[in-house]
Formats: sequence, structure tokens, C-alpha cells
Amino acid sequence: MAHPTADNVEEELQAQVLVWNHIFQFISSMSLKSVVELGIPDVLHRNEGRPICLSGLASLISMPPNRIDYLRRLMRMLVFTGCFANVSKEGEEEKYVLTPVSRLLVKDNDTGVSPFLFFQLDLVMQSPWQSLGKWFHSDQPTSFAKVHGVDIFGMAERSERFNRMINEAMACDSRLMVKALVEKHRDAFVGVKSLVDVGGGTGSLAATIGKAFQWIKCAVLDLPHVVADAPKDGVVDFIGGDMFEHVPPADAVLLKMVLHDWSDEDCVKILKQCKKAIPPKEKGGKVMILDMIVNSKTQDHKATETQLFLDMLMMVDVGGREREEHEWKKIFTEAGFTTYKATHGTGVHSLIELYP
Ligand SMILES: C[S@@+](CC[C@H](N)C(=O)[O-])C[C@H]1O[C@@H](n2cnc3c(N)ncnc32)[C@H](O)[C@@H]1O
Ligand SMILES: O=c1cc(-c2ccc(O)cc2)oc2c(O)c(O)ccc12
Repeated sequence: MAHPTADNVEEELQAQVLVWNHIFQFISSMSLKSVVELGIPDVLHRNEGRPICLSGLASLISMPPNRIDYLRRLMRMLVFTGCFANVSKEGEEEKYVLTPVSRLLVKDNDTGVSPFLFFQLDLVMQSPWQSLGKWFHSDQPTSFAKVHGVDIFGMAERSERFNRMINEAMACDSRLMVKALVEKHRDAFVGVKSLVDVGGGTGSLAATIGKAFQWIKCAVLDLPHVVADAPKDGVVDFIGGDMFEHVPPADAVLLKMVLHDWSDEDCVKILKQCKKAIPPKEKGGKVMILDMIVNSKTQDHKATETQLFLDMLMMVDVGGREREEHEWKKIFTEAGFTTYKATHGTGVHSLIELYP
């Protein structure tokens, strides 16, 4: 074996920093889960922007004094990664405030993501990752199915707890996205008189659209057992059915984070049903897809990395995928659509308007 030169030792040590950083990524997500469980974002939120010192924070979350230094170390790491800010001066006791990241972890924040965090870090969702390597050699459709013996929708039907978690995770994603839609994509809803949200779950997105754009009559199509659980408030019509068989007629068909669950062939089948449901382009017919366009030119490195993580999530848990623009284009053409307009600018998501 050749002796390492000074240069490649340096390179190896730098590589060790990077590989350890990758290995320890789970510490970042698990530590976030613990601060949410401890109620730290909520306590800081209730203080209305005023900082809280370490000992004050410990007392507000009823932490015994002999644990304070552990709390300081947890917060030091999360301050370093940008989840909280320490606004104390040198030599003073630490004083913390929320950052835009931890503001999204406040439980009574309407657009908060803590249900999404608890869902992703639940043991049922985590265990398929332990078997990912072995899954590549298996004939199972997903690592989730290999580990649990049932696919993710089957698990939701089988376990009320899991069903609640997945619905809450999706609903909180919808609340944040609709805020972006109302602020950034209002024009896309002008002239739309009726809209059906296909795979719209328990209707939180459709209800918010119906309230934000009061001229639109909104409906949801989802599987019968899903719409059976939906809260009926009179704003949204619920239709139990199968999007592969029939989509109810409307000016616009909305598909939010639905196509990423399915193969290209299945997406073509779903889109063909959507095309039958809408009027011609001249009469305002369109399909509105809220999904990801991976690695689009307008994105920064973090956004693309997050999309690639979500693509892995789809592979491991669902058997779906996140798509680049050329992959979307191929599906649209095969489903018989002539033109589309993609608008970026909702974080990792894009709005694609698809015309017959
Ligand atoms: C990932 S969830 C997305 C839910 C919602 N669009 C959102 O973003 O919050 C996919 C939805 O598709 C529904 N779904 C699955 N297969 C379906 C089918 N064949 N017909 C109608 N809906 C279906 C599921 O029940 C689920 O509500
Ligand atoms: O665990 C998930 C997460 C998503 C997801 C990701 C990002 C979004 O903006 C929305 C949703 O979608 C999922 C999904 O479609 C599914 O069938 C199972 C799990 C998840």
C-alpha cells in the first residue's frame, strides 16, 4: 500500500468532515422533533418576538434545573443550523428567538409543518429506510411494502392512527400552499367557475380555494372511504369515485401532489380522464397541476436538494416519483394535451396549467 502524501491526507480529512456531516443528518431532524415535542417553538411564539433566556425557557417547559445544560447544547446546535437564533451579547446568558424555520414549527400556526414532521419521523415511515439496500434486490414495489406487507394507502386504511397522521400531514401542506396560490397565482383562478380537486383528500385545499375565490364552485373527487371521513361544511361537494374511471365535469381540474404517486403510464391514464372532464381551451378548460418540477433553472441548490429528497421518499414509501420538465412534457403529449404553462415560485412546487 502506498504511503499517503501530505496532500491526500488533507483531502481525506476534509472528506471525513463531509461524510460525517452526511451520516449525522438524522441528528438534525430528530433534534427538531424533540424541540417540537418539548413545545419550545410554542413557548417562544407566545412571547411575541421577545427573547427568552435559557433558564426561563427551561422553566417554561417545566424542565428540571439539572437538565438545563443539555437543553443549552440542543439549542446551540439548532441555532448553528439556523432553526433558532441566539440574540444574547457576549458573556450574557443565552437568549433565544424564533427564526422563519422554527416559526413553521409552532403548533397553532395555521401554516405550520409539525404534522408533516411527526408523520415523516414516525417509526412506520422510518423503518423502510433501514431496509432500502435490501429492497433493491427484492421484487417488492416499495421498501414500505417490503417492511410492512402492505402499501401506504393500505396502511392508512388499516390503521386509524396512521390515516390521521397522513391526512394531517397533507392538510398542513395544503394550507401553506394555498397561501402561496392566493398571493402568487390569483390570475390562474380568474374565469374559473367550477373546479374539481382530484385526489383532494378531505377537502382542505378545495375549501380554502372556495373561500379565497368565492366565484368558484369547488368539488373533491377521492376514494369513497376517504370522502366518507371528510368534514361536510356545504362549501365543497364530495364525490366518492376512482380517477382512473371517471372525473366529474368542471372548468378546471386540480391535481395537487397526486401525479407524483404514480408511474408515467398511470399519469397518462389519469390525465386522459381529466381531459374528458373539461371544456375546450377556448371555453376556459384546463388542468391545474401543483407538483414539483425537479431541477428547474430558477431554483437554488437547497430547493433542488429538497426535491431530490422527496423523490427518494416517493420511491421508498409510495412507488412514485418527482419529475423533471422533459418527463412532464412527455406525459402531457401522450395524454393528448397541446400546450402548458409552468409557473415556478411556490418554494419547491410549481403550478402547471395544462390546456387541451
Ligand atoms: C398524496 S394524497 C394528496 C392529497 C391532496 N391532493 C393533497 O395534496 O393534500 C393522494 C390522494 O389521492 C387519492 N387517491 C388515490 N387513488 C385514487 C383514485 N383511484 N381515485 C381518486 N383518488 C385517489 C388518495 O386517497 C389521496 O387522498
Ligand atoms: O410523505 C409524503 C409526502 C408527500 C408530499 C410531499 C410534499 C408535498 O408538498 C406534498 C406531499 O406526499 C406523499 C404522498 O403523495 C403519498 O402518497 C404518501 C406519502 C407522502
